[in-house]
Amino acid sequence: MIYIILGILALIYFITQPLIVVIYFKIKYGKRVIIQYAPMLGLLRTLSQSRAINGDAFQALSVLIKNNRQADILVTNLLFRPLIVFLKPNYYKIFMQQHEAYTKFPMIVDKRLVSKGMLMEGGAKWKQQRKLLGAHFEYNKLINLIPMINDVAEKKLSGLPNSIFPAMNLASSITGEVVLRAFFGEDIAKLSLNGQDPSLCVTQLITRFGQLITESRFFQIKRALLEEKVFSLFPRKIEKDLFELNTVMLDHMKKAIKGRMEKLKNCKDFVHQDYLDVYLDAYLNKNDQMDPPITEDEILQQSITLYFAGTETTANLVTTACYFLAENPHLQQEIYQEILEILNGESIITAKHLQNLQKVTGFLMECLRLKPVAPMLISKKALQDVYIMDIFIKKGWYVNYMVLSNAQNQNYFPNPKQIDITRWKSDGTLKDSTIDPFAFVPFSAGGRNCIGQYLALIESKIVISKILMKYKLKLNEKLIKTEWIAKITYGLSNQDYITWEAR
Ligand code: HEM
Repeated sequence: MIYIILGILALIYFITQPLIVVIYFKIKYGKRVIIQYAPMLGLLRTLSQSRAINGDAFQALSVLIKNNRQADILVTNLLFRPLIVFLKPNYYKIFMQQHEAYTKFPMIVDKRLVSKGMLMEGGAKWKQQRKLLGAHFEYNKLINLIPMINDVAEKKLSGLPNSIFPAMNLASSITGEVVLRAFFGEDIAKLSLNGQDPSLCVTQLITRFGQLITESRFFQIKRALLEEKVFSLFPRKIEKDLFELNTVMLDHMKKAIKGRMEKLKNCKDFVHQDYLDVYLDAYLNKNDQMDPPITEDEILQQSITLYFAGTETTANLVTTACYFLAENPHLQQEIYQEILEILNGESIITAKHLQNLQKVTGFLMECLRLKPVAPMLISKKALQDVYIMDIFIKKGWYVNYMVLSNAQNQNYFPNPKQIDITRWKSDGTLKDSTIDPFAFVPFSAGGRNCIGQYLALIESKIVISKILMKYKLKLNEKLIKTEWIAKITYGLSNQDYITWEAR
């Protein structure tokens, strides 16, 4: 009996602890702070409620921030811990400079997938990974991928099944194949997963994960209590299926990597064709100089990380872009005209064309501004007590930055709700140089910014240009409700929003 009472008391303590921090912040900082608290769920409840009420997971937060522009911070909770979300760029800048003082919240609960990849790792291991792969993501290297991206987009766009189908399926099938071919090579890109396109599996997996994390109360509470054991104790069918899908994905990738490793073991002159070769070369031939050493599990998880990070994110951007084009026929026509002029009858898009597609670039930046694929960063847990300017963060608290808050701030972007492609230069930077560069950071900034941002933009520009060359996009009038959901990324739900009319 005593243990039950102690257990209940401990639970009450863990549940109320963040509430005390929330109240403390409000008393200490008054209007500088917006507060939100929900036992155990916190931010996750705000997102799921907003989706249910508004059809948009981030609308409630956007409105709250808009109505409290004087606020510097949102203080809420993430499971059992306080979560401090900064809203102003000056805080964000310092937060990013201190990135080594934090570890990341394990969004994808299943530790087998991405915990050892670059997105989640920290310290010496992360530094080593970024150094090993960094050169592969530089613009000058990435432009070599342009012919392949043209190829993939052309192939996928030539065989559309009907005039109405989800843009997300098409987009992720393109972005997934691009990542597979670029980083893992043609041999691995050709493999199918149980007879299915592996990229569609990634989208399915991320959407289902996201829905469990942000919408299932049962899963959220179970996760708060059990952490990574959530899949093994009292799993429901949906959790079992998801765990099984992860296992299939891991086995698929493991087999592919093993195959390549066998080939490379007997190879005398090692020429790096792709990212996997770089990693396997370091593992097979230089691991004694690596500190900490590379493991096979790391190679597997790094591969899944790049596959996830490179497929779903860019696919969301392309999907949002298709939706806004369908919704704004005049803008679509204006952008189409630019593409016709710049390509001037050529069908293969080159680096030079991309540089000149100023309206396409401006449009994609506006899509990121209005519907950022990452409206918040991954929450980070403080490894030590830290100050971010005048705000004290205690070891163990979560910290985040709301990218969305300034992306639609009137002070930075006049008429913030309006798509205005003229705000941007052709290199994707803002024309108005007086705007704080940290006010809009869709790819984050500083040492832990998005390593794939140039790839994402090159790819999206090519895919959107190719789509408009072939199709006129219209909204599917039969679909009444548009839903913007928090998967792990943020974007449209996977529905038939668009009618694809061949030109
Ligand atoms: C529209 C597309 C994309 C957006 C909006 C985006 C956004 C972001 C953001 C905001 C971060 C920082 C996450 C955090 O620290 O909380 C990030 C990190 C990262 N992204 Fe992207 N990303 C995109 C595409 C890509 C692509 C195509 C790849 C390449 C395969 C990629 C690979 C990564 C990796 C590996 C990291 C971790 C970098 C590190 O911590 O050193 N991303 N991305």
